[in-house]
Formats: sequence, C-alpha cells, structure tokens
Amino acid sequence: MNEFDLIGRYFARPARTALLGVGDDCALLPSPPPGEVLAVSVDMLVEGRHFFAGSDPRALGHKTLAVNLSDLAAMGASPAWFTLALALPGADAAWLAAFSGGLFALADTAGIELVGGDTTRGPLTMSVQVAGHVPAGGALRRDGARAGDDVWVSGHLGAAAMAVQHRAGGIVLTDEMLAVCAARLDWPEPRLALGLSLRAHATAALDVSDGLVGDLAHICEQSNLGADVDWLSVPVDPVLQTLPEAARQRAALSGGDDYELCFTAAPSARSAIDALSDELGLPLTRVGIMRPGKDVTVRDAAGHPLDTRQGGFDHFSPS
Ligand SMILES: Nc1ncnc2c1ncn2[C@@H]1O[C@H](COP(=O)(O)OP(=O)(O)OP(=O)(O)O)[C@@H](O)[C@H]1O
Ligand SMILES: Cc1ncc(C[n+]2csc(CCOP(=O)(O)O)c2C)c(N)n1
Ligand SMILES: [Mg+2]
Repeated sequence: MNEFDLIGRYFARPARTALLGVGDDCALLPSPPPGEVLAVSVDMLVEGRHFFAGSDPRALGHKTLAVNLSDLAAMGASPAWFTLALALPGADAAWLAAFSGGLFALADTAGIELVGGDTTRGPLTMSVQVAGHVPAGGALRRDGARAGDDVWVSGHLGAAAMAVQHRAGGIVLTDEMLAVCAARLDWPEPRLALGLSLRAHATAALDVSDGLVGDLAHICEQSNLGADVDWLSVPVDPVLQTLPEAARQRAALSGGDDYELCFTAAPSARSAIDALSDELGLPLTRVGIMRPGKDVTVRDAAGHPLDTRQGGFDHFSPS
C-alpha cells in the first residue's frame, strides 16, 4: 500500500457539502451562510503525551476528532468541515481501518465532513483542524463573563485523569473503576448540542481540557475577573467516590481530559439552564461565581481556600 492507496482506501469519501474535497491541492469550501462566520480550531494528539502507546485505534480516531469538536462546542459553533494530518510509523491496514472507522463514526454523528489532510511517515501523531459556523456576534467567547455571573460545569469531572494515572502506573484502580474511567478518557463526548443551546444563555464558555481550575482561569484572565468555586458543588464523577479527598480534588480540579463545558451565565438564566439540563439529559451544575479580582479560588465546606497551585495540565510545566 503506497501513500495514495492509503488515502484512497481509508480517508477519501465523495464530497457532500464541500465544493471540492479530498484529492486536490486545496479543498474548496462555500462561504458561510449570510450572518454567520467561520469558527476554526486545530488540536494535535501525540503518542506518549496525549495517549499511551498501543491505544485502541478506533478510540484514537474518535478522540482525535472529538477534542476538536469540543472546541467548536465551546464556541457555540455548528460543525461543518475538518482536515486530518497524520504521521504514521507504518501502513498497518488493521490499524488504519479501525482508526478511520472511529473517526468517521463520530464525523457522521456530528455532521462534519473530511475535506483534506496530509499523511507522512513518522512517530504516531494526529492533528485535526475543524471549521464550523456561528452567527456573527453570537459566539461563546472567553471574554464575556460579568461580575455576579454564575459559573457552571456540564457532566462530571475527574474520571479521565484517574485512567491516565492508572495507565501511567501511579495508582491501581479496580477493574470496575478502570472501565468507567477509561471510557471517559478514550471516548470523550463533545457537548455540541449544549454549546448551541448556550448561545442563548451563556456570557462566556470554554471546554475543560486542562482541568477546571486552569481552564476557568482563562475565562478570568480574558474577562478581567476572578472566580470563587465551591468544592462541594463540583460535580466529581461518582466513580471516584471511594477515593481519598485529595485524589478527588486533584483529578476533578487539575486533571484534565474531561471535555466538559465550563460556562458563565447571569443568575436570571438559572431556571432556563436547569430546563436545558433536563432536555439534554446532561447534568449542568452551578459551581461558583465570578467576582472582581484575578484568581480562581476553590473553597472547602468551611470556606477555607484549597491549595490549587498545581493549576491545570501544562505541556511545559517545569515539574
Ligand atoms: N503555535 C500556536 N500558534 C498560534 N496560536 C496558538 C498556537 N498554539 C496555541 N495557540 C492559540 O492559543 C490559544 C490557547 O491554545 P490551547 O491549545 O491551549 O487551546 P485550548 O482551547 O485552551 O485547549 P484545547 O485545544 O485543549 O481545547 C488558542 O487560541 C490557540 O489557538
Ligand atoms: C499518555 C498521557 N499522558 C498524559 C495525559 C493527560 N493529558 C495530556 S494532554 C492533556 C491536556 C489536553 O491537551 P492539549 O492541551 O494539548 O489540548 C492532558 C490532560 C494523557 N491523556 N495521556
Ligand atoms: Mg478548548
């Protein structure tokens, strides 16, 4: 199988909404509908950094696209197209069939079309760039939070980080716990429907990829505010309930790989957001409040600040 057989066999599909898809020097894409703009993001997954060697290729196909769709969701954008850059150590037919199967299963569910990419030999690395549509002026940016807004989080936090720790050999989870945590790490669900609905309610949003404390700090910086988070309100994944408090705090506040949405909204939106939670069948939990200041402070039941100096996941952290 040469490079072009590989692309033709596993990645080329007839163009649907693109004017020209896989196969030429560039894809040709129609302009956004009137009143809408393009939302664009790129994310890379590197073996040994974002996933462990030997990971299930179907799950890798899913996650490569899912983490990018999560950024579109966080922006309130609807998915349109993506490109895929791959570095592969070799052309393994079974690996490629599983990888592209996982990728296209999610692409079809999300209604996003692969329009091009790049394939090279090299250490296993994949990068997807997504493009979506969002009404001009309607995107969920990081700089729109206001003092007095509630801070909300979707779903549950912390399980994926425990699976990373288990696979890295730092802890040993029971088989039952590992099954739940590994599913959260390997098969994240981008919160696309939530992102679209939040355009009506949220003042700011982002996806929690690096951990709640580190990511909420980005909303704080860009909105020129601080945030107070109540630890007891944080929706820690129920699977972590038997773990020591310090481990639960580290995983849920600083672990990362959650791919939930953190957003701010005025208190007047509370009942609408509760109704949205019921409609989507997805927990939406109020965890804190935006206030004047700079930092994110997480307080325990007694009101004492927790030590969150670890912050969020950082590829270049010295420790
Ligand atoms: N090499 C780079 N060149 C230009 N911009 C970059 C580069 N790396 C990151 N950025 C930009 O910096 C910002 C933060 O990047 P980051 O990858 O942390 O995004 P994120 O959304 O916070 O995380 P994630 O992609 O995991 O959801 C984004 O706006 C991103 O586009
Ligand atoms: C092997 C292995 N080691 C560590 C982790 C944890 N991890 C890696 S990158 C990242 C943040 C999001 O990435 P980015 O900021 O690049 O989008 C997290 C939480 C993992 N998933 N696999
Ligand atoms: Mg993001």
